[in-house]
Amino acid sequence: MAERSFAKEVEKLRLGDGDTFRGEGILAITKALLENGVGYVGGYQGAPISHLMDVFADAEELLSELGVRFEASASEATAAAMLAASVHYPIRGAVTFKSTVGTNVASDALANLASGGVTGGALIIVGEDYGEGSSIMQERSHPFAQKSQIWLLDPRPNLPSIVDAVGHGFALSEASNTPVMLEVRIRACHVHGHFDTKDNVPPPFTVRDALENPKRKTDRIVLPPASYLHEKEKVEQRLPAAIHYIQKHKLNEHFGPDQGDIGIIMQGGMYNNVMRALQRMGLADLYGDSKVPLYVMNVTYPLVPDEVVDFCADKKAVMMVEEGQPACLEEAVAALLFKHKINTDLAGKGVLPLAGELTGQVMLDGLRSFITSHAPHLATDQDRAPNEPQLLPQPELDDTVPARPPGFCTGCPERPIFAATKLVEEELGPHHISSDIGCHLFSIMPPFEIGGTTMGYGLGPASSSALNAKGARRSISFVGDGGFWHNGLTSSIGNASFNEHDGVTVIVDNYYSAATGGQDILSSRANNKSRNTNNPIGKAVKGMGVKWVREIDNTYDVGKMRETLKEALTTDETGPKVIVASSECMLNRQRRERPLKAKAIAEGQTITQPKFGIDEDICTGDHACMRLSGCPSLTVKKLDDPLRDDPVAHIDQSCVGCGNCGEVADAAILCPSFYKAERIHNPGTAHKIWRKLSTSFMSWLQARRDRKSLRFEA
Ligand SMILES: O=C(O)C(=O)Cc1c[nH]c2ccccc12
Repeated sequence: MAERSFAKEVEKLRLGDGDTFRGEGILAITKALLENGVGYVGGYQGAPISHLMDVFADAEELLSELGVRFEASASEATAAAMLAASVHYPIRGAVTFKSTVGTNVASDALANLASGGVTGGALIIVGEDYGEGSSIMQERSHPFAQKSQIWLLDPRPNLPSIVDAVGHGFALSEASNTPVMLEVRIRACHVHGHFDTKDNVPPPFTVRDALENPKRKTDRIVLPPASYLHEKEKVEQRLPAAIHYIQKHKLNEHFGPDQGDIGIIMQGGMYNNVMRALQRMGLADLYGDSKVPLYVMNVTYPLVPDEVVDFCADKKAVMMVEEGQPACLEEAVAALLFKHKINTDLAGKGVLPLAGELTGQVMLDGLRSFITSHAPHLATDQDRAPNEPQLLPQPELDDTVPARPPGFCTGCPERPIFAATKLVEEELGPHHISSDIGCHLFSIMPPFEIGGTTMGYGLGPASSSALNAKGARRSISFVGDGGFWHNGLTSSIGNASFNEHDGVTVIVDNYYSAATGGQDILSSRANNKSRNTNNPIGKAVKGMGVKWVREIDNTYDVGKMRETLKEALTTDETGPKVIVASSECMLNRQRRERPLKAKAIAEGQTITQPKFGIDEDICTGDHACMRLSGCPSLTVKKLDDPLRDDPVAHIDQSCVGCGNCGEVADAAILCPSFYKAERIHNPGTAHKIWRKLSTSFMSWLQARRDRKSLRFEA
């Protein structure tokens, strides 16, 4: 089981009629699914929707009471394919993943699903990881929805709106036989608020009912001639049905006065920031009362042409507030205005940046520019006639605030793998190195600076596939255990085996899908009650036909890591060389062990905690140890010694005693200044006697040295 329990959150899923849910947006979605009779849920974890997956994984009891099937899918492709259960059966299903990366992976199944269409409501909850704080390439989910004709909901970021979007999402999907995407951005997932809950509704038709009454309809399967009919059906039946539903149920909203010279159209997800900007310009109050007409698209695909045209027709200018590029909505609105011969000015990209998140200041600047140029009578005096720019410009944050790129945690078992790689490169020269997605990607950062590309989850070794030439220096590829099970086994290892690729692959196995929140995977060492774990990666690799496989069960052994890697790079054996390097993720290990240790200490048990330190008298201050470590607990310390200018290395209190610094120093034959100490909680009698003896022996030694040393007396 993942090392953090979500039992408290699971309790919130049991709230019913008359109760109030308080908490985060993403958890509100989880509850809304249960209130709307969902029959099955799946997904692949990733920021910002991991919470939905983690909470459902811990809600086994409640889900089985309700008759809801839950899966932690092997990948987003698996999750999207799971929605096949809603093709023939009237079952509501929901899957979730991070977008756009997850949507990329899922797109095969999504396109097939959207072609045949659905009977039961099919909801795809995409966590739009865009803008500040995102960990992925900056793209939009919008074109995915358009290209497969999947409706796209983008509700206002508050809990009641998000919860309504879940209910309407299912109903819209059923009314138009089309899957529906529910887009939630990072901030929407984490927004806090409350909503009035309803009783959970067990699915009226369960997956069990489907299994007992199997159905098939050839015309729903993507094969000619049905596939041609699907496309016609999409435009002739499903699209009009969707537009009808959206209009009838008023999914898009109007705020502010009925009429005005100007108006603002926005994606629902932009509403909070638009309101904040309007408040700052004196054009709205704290309760959302706007002086400017607003048209809020809680559904961003399809557009409802009548609504857009009606909103624009009587205005001199409208502004389209749309985040990211391409400007799908602005172009669609422009086309509608042109077709309907409406002579309204359209602003959007230009006053707003084409790329990047529309954060508070960006939104304010954009709206201010639109309002002062198109409706100066609404602008404040200061906006119409701004003061001279400030004489003292704001300092550039890039220059004044030190960058804090993410890196490996204190005690991370992956650090020594990259230290060993650097040591091998010192000996054998530089190699082409491919990286992958996961914590191990931090190896691209200083002090390691290892890896030239990252092409996708589980695709590290695949991205070395071109780089194979007889007799040439071998490529090295990294892939994590998360990526390995997500896609790596087939797309990377199977591919290398089939093509007899000569490169070296290091599978970084830390027992969890650590980068996405420490979830269990097939090779996790945990005994998970409801999941099949403890399936060794080495066995799977051998099963794919790889003959040269080495397994290292202690990555902190830098010497062994280095020797194994060197052997892989130099052996005469042909075909892929795979090293499975395994040690438990330190974050998860500490999460598990710390509470147990604290309890044992409180109960008076003797507990020994290792810590590492640096002997200041020996350290020369060359910091070579740091260049091979990058451990956050390893820092510098200025000595109070006038004869020593250079700061020495120092290990702070966050050290977890993994021993990597000492190991690295040893493997690199760096220096003997590292020492290991043990902190003993609740020492026993033997410890106390030993301490007395050793302290008096050391005092005697020190006194003897003092007696011998030269003394200057005043
Ligand atoms: O959790 C994150 O930030 C990730 O990027 C992990 C991830 C989850 N699913 C993926 C699919 C493709 C690439 C990365 C991921």
